[in-house]
Amino acid sequence: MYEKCYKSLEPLFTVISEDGLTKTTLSTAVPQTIYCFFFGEVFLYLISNALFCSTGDKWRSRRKMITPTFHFTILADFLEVMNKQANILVDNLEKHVDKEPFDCFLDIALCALDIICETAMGKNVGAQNNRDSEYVRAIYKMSDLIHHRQKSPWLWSNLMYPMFQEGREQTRNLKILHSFTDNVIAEKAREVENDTQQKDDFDDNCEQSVPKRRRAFLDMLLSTTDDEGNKLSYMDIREEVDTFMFEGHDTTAAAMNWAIYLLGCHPEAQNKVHRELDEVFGNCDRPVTMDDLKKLRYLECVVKEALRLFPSVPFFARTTSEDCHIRGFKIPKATEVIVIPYVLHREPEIFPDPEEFRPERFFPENSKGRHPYAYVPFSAGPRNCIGQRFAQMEEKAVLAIILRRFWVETSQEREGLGLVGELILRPNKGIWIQL
Ligand code: HEM
Repeated sequence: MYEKCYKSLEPLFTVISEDGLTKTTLSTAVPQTIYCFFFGEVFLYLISNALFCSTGDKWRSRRKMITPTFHFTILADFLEVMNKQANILVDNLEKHVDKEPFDCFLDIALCALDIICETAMGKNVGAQNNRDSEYVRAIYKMSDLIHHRQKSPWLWSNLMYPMFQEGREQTRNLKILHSFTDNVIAEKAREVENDTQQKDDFDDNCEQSVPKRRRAFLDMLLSTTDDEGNKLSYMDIREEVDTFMFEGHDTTAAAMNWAIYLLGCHPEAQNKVHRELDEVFGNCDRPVTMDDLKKLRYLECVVKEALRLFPSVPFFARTTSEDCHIRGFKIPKATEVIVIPYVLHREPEIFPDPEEFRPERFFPENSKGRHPYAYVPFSAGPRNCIGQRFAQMEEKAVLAIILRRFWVETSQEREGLGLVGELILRPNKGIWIQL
């Protein structure tokens, strides 16, 4: 089913059925940017030319340069960070055991922030134990400003925005964020140079090997080159790192919170997760390994089902690059198409009783033959989420560590969540659980 509506003089289509996606947007060979203020331009101040906001050849070249950064072996190194930060989280949550219900949203979000800072920049900002640091406050202030601006048409003009108090606050916070990232990049560039120097020295001595340092996304961005051998400039690198910080933190934080909420509402599903965790870990509190993650199949289905019901990115947009037809409608070139996973994922013919939380839907035998675009929490096609594997790994690792330590309960009704579908789908009233 499609809804046709008009935004000023520009045609705009809403896609809420999976087969509409095949011909139009996600599989298009010429991915176009989100060119609608509502979706993309609010980010332009922060990450003006980064992968997320770029188009055409620029996007293609950037995507090619950045894709190897998310290689399996590199992700495997990040598991150490995920274990460390999730252990800090569970230590912080310990004080709530057998006490009154509490809102866990920020605790989980700060853990996600620590994970992305350390994996993207190689910098431990310690947000979980110092939520009042200038950098952490600036990150959250920017998120608030972006969400507020998105809902306030009078703030949309780039020319006028700096004249409002919000615009001035944005400038102040951006300065904090950019100068932090600039310093980290400069520090990291010096480390890389020292490592190269040390390696040369060690090679000359031929006796010892250089001690191995865990690489961050930033290390790889500093050395990656395009087809002509050009490196990314400092500014390019800063934009990509800032994108990872925003795209890779709010999204996973929301997803983990939703999964915890749903398990708290469904003790029978949580029991299955606990049984699986017992089988894999027994009584041992060793760190989670890549092998363990492969074995946690039921938990994986929980993560998928939570993203079906509460996709962190509830809608996204594309601009069609050529004329096309969907179910008899002509969609002209340059139409803005809005894809709404929140609605797509509730198609009863594909997901019977769509409001029910049933991780078993994602068992291989139950997913066989399902339309590939019926479930798109990470979008699909060439412009899909580059951080998908990272996100799934983080979610499983952190949830496994939480659930190995605690049994989660909640009495919060879905109606009491205060669901807000801004750039990220979040519970306005928090996620209230008991441990
Ligand atoms: C549960 C977690 C996540 C979800 C649900 C998610 C979802 C998405 C979606 C739907 C898109 C397409 C958006 C659009 O086209 O408007 C996207 C793009 C993107 N995501 Fe994610 N994401 C997640 C985590 C991450 C992480 C952890 C990172 C980085 C570390 C990341 C980096 C990106 C980037 C760079 C893009 C732009 C890709 C491009 O335009 O080529 N995401 N994500």
